[in-house]
Amino acid sequence: MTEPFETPRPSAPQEPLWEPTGEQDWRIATGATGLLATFNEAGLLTSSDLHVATRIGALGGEEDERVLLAVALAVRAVRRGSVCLDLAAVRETAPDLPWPDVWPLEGSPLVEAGVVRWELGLLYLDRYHRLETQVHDDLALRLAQAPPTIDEARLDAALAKVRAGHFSREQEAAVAAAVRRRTTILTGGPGTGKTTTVARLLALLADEAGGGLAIALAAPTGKAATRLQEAVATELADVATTWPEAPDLVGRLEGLTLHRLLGWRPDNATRFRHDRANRLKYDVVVVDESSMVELTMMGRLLEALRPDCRLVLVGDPRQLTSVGAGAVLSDLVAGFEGRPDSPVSALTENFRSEEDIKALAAALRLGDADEVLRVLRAPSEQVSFVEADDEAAIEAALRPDSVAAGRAIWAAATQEDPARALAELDRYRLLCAHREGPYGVRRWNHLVERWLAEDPDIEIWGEWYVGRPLLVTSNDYALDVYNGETGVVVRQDGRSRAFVAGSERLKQFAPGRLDAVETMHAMTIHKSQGSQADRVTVLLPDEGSRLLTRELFYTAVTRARSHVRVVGTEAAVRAAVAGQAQRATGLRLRLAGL
Ligand SMILES: Nc1ncnc2c1ncn2[C@@H]1O[C@H](COP(=O)(O)OP(=O)(O)OP(=O)(O)O)[C@@H](O)[C@H]1O
Repeated sequence: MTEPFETPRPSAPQEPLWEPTGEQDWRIATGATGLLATFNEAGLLTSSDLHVATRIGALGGEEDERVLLAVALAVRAVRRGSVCLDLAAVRETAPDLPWPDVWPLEGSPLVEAGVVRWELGLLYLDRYHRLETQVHDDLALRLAQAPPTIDEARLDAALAKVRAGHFSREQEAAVAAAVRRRTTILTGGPGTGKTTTVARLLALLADEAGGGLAIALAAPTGKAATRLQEAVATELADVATTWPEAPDLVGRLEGLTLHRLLGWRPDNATRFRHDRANRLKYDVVVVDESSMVELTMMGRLLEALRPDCRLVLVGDPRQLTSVGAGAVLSDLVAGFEGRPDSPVSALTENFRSEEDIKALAAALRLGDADEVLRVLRAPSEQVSFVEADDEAAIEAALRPDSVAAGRAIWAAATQEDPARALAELDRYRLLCAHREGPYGVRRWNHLVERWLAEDPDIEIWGEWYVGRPLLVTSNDYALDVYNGETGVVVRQDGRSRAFVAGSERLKQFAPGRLDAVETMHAMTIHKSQGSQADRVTVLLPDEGSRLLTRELFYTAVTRARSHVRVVGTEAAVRAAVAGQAQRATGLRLRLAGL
């Protein structure tokens, strides 16, 4: 396997170019000429891409418009989540434009001055080149270290105790390998026992250490960090049933966001208190949901770890990549493929989902659209497919479940029961690919509110109505609420209060104190990463949507524990299976030694 998904990448899809809304469109650069103007007017580059490129050109003494075009395309690539520009591939995205025959980058003063880097056929803005090489070099240093010394007899005895509980061969092999490494990448889809494996690994490491081991359980979002902490604690309790004298770690584990782990600074969004000069104190750092970690954060994390600190990166490389630039986890998995020193252990057996959901996820992994459609259409208690393409049919399909879910949350909220209201939130989720437009979260949130308001019992009035489901959209360290956490507005003593689910307790706020929240009757698939619900409805956009990729569809489907319903058309399903997120990065090539 060379890619997270098992089919070769199709050639880059031709993409819809943006269309100017008029002469005043901000994306049109006034005063641009030549090639840059042509690519701008054609809708491939925006005025800000041009602006950055011409500034860089002016400062670096480069006048060749082909080089400036390449730089503008590199700026665009970063804007869209790539770390660099793959010059060979970008041409395919809009073949009708007047592409230069050659890119005179060798000898360009910009390349000579190191403002941009031209390497492996990829063009980098210097900052991203530095980040990518730093991540690669730090990983290489970690892998080149002598392995930790292990008391093998002690390890064998401990493994025997752990084996007595639920612990598959695959999980045991992953743990046995990880104990012997300073860096481990543990991959697997939802329910494959990653957390189970991490908990057992931690117990074994603590046993080997024979005493205090400083452990950090981190994740990109607060919600994921909380879940990791809870799940590890549950699994450690399970370990104690077969190994009562196992080190007691539960009280010592703290789930924290990567921002908090690294020491968030109010004065600087990209630098942290902990760095190469001020390393983290931890002996073990576990990072869950690593597929969501962008390149910048991975760089900051790697430089802040002590060389002898054990790093365990956990995640599912088939999921959507980070919002920011990079595709670090899938690059690591692909780049280490076949290397004898690969730190990757993959878990494949799914212990949680129902069989038909597993079959759907498996067909998606294989990229087999016919099989995906077969599973979707086969009679099943766990998977269903509503083939609908007109607005009325989609509304009819979504309304009953959305209203029932909203009503259940509202009932608990009016009965002053925040714990139940929050539990109701995890029973059902409506997932959309888009934020805006006919298939977007905003529209569906409004519609569900309108449908609920048609019930004479339910009062939806103002922003903070009782029963409003909430999604926190950014970290607020002062309030102790974090991006990805969920909540509900609940009646308390006749007033509305917002409750957010935290790791140990429900956090309670006067409405209005929380400003970075959205309504969550519907949620984007991007935001749903790291969470699951019992029943999930996935609303697919039309087949022309640029967001429709296999990673997106896979992420959505695997959010469901007991039932997933897909609403859309066969064409949309096929487009999703065929589409793969295209992010240019060089990390994979570097790791593979190319
Ligand atoms: N070997 C096993 N045998 C039986 N059940 C198992 C085994 N390993 C894990 N489980 C159970 O399967 C469920 C999923 O495991 P776990 O939470 O560790 O998976 P995960 O990969 O971390 O999932 P997610 O990423 O979705 O949280 C848990 O209820 C866990 O107790």
